[in-house]
Amino acid sequence: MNPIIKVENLKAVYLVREGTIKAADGISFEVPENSVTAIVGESASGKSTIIEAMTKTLPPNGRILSGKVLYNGKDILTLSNEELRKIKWKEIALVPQAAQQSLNPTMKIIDHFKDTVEAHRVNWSHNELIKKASEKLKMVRLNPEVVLYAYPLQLSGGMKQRVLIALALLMEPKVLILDEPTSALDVLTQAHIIQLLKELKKMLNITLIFVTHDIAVAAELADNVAVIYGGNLIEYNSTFQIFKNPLHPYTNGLINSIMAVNADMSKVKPIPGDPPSLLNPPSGCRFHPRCEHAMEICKKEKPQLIETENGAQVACYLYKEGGR
Ligand SMILES: Nc1ncnc2c1ncn2[C@@H]1O[C@H](COP(=O)(O)OP(=O)(O)OP(=O)(O)O)[C@@H](O)[C@H]1O
Repeated sequence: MNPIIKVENLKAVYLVREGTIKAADGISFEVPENSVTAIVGESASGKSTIIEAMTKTLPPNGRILSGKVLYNGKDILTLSNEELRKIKWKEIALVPQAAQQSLNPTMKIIDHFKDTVEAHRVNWSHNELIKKASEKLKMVRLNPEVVLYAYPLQLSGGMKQRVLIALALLMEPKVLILDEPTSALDVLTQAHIIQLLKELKKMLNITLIFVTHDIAVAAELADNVAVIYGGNLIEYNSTFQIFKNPLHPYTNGLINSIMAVNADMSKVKPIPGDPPSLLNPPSGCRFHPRCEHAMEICKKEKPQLIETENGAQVACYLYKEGGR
């Protein structure tokens, strides 16, 4: 399948008083059109930084040092603000992390839709706006007659998340990026949001990219998984292969740390140690201090992402380019 987005050697940092936080350190991956890609990793591994850099929405102390983000062959990172404004929401829409709190409590949901339309300088009449907003709310299984005229406080967390997805779909983007779409929701509501995203993917032929710290959510929803550790992409493969044959010791650890409902607790193995500091990351492979397979070279040189014989991509000295 053709890649709709191609990320090449993306490096992004945050400038803080103590120095530079190397949060996305040379990330490269491709997103096939009409696929679902999960960006997975522990908290503070750099997942949000990657998608914020990709969409040029980093906070003021964030800097993109290098790289390309090709959307249909065009580098998003080199676009002017005006060109970017044309692409955002109409081509690529982002639902940021904890976006539910970004809904203005003093504004009805209809006004949030109005604001979005105004921000994109679209000339829709009031009736057209109601029609389009209602259509999108129905797509996310909400009743527009109730929700359009409600205030955010009158909606549950799951309903607010659906509203945000409806807002993101308003301009009919080809790519929808969601940062932790299921976190901060109870387990049942999480399952409903996952089901909804699956339905939207089928209904709209849209490309989805989502960030999650929960590899079990990736298993449910994604076609492909990009595993991030300490600001590096350490494995990329189809979801099926990631679970059937995880290559990187960290991916293996993530999968072994999943607690299934009927889990035998003795088989659940948390990954020992703590995630690395991105202010002063470990030399070589950033996972080496926690890795039971670490060799001398892992402490000294950063492993590059290589493609194995089976087409998996992994950054680990246990594997060789084109090897098993
Ligand atoms: N605005 C900022 N200023 C300074 N450091 C930041 C900023 N935003 C994020 N960081 C740091 O950058 C690193 C990567 O953060 P990021 O939010 O990308 O990780 P994440 O994997 O998305 O984590 P989470 O799931 O907790 O959101 C972390 O060390 C984080 O503390």
